[in-house]
Amino acid sequence: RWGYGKEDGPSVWYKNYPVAEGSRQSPIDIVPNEASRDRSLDPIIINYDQCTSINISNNGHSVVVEFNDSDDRSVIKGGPLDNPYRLKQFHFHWGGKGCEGSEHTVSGTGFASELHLVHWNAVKYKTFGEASTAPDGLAVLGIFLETGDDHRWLHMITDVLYMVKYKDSITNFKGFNPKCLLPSRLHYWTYLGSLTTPPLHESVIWIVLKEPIEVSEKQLGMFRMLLFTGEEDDQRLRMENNFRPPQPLKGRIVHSSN
Ligand SMILES: NS(=O)(=O)c1ccc(B(O)O)cc1
Ligand SMILES: [Zn+2]
Repeated sequence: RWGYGKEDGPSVWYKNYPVAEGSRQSPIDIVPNEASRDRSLDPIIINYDQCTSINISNNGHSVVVEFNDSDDRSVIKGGPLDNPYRLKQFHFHWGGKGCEGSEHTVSGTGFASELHLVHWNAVKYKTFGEASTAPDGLAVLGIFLETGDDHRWLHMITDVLYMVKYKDSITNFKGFNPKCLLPSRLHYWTYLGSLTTPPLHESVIWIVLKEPIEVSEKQLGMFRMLLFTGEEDDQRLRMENNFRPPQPLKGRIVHSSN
C-alpha cells in the first residue's frame, strides 16, 4: 500500500493518511539554537538491563527487532516523560550509497541513518495498539548513526540480516540488549510529534539524542542488501532511502536538555 517510491512515497501518503498534513507530524529539522533550554528537564533514565530481544524481521519498510513487553523489564523514564514507557521494538532508517538517510535533521544536515527505539505507555494504556493512537501513548528514542569506525556491537545485527533479506521474513533473535547501541552521553532534544510512517498517528513524545553513534560504511552497506520486496516478487527492490523528510514545525517548541 505505502512505500518510499515515487508512486507510493512520503509525498502521496496524505491521500490514504490525511493526518500526514496534521499539526504535529514527524520527523522535523531540529535547529539547536532555536530550542528552548529547560534546566527543569530531567535526564532520561534507560533501564534495559533485563532487556532481551525475541526476533528480527523485515516488514517491507525496515528491519525490526521485537521485545517481550509483557512487563516493565525494559523501560525508559524521566526526561519529559510522566510515566515509564515500555520498549516494544527498534528499527532503522537509512539512505542510499553515500547519501543521507536519517529522518530528523540538525540545522538542515542529515546523518547516514537513524535508529528508533519504540516504547509505549503501559501505565495509561492496555496495549501498544491503543497507546499508538493516544497523544501521550508512545515515546521514541532517536539515535543518529554517522559513518566512521566499525561499531563493535552492530555486527550482532548485520551478521543476521541475510536471514531477513525478503519482505515478511522473520527469524529468532534472542538475548540482544540494545543498551550497547546507545552513545556515551544522553543529552537530548524533545518535542511532540508522530509516527514517521503510516498510519502517522500523532502519538509520539520524541526524544532525539544529540550524540550520534559511529558505524562503518561497510556495516551500513549491509542494511542495503535487504529488499523491500518478497521472495516471490519478480521485482527485487533494494531496501534503501526508507526515510520521511522533515515536516513543518507548525509552531511547536523543541526543548533541549542541558
Ligand atoms: N518510525 S517510527 O519510530 O515513528 C514508527 C514506530 C512504530 C510504528 B508502528 O507501530 O506502525 C510506525 C512508525
Ligand atoms: Zn522509525
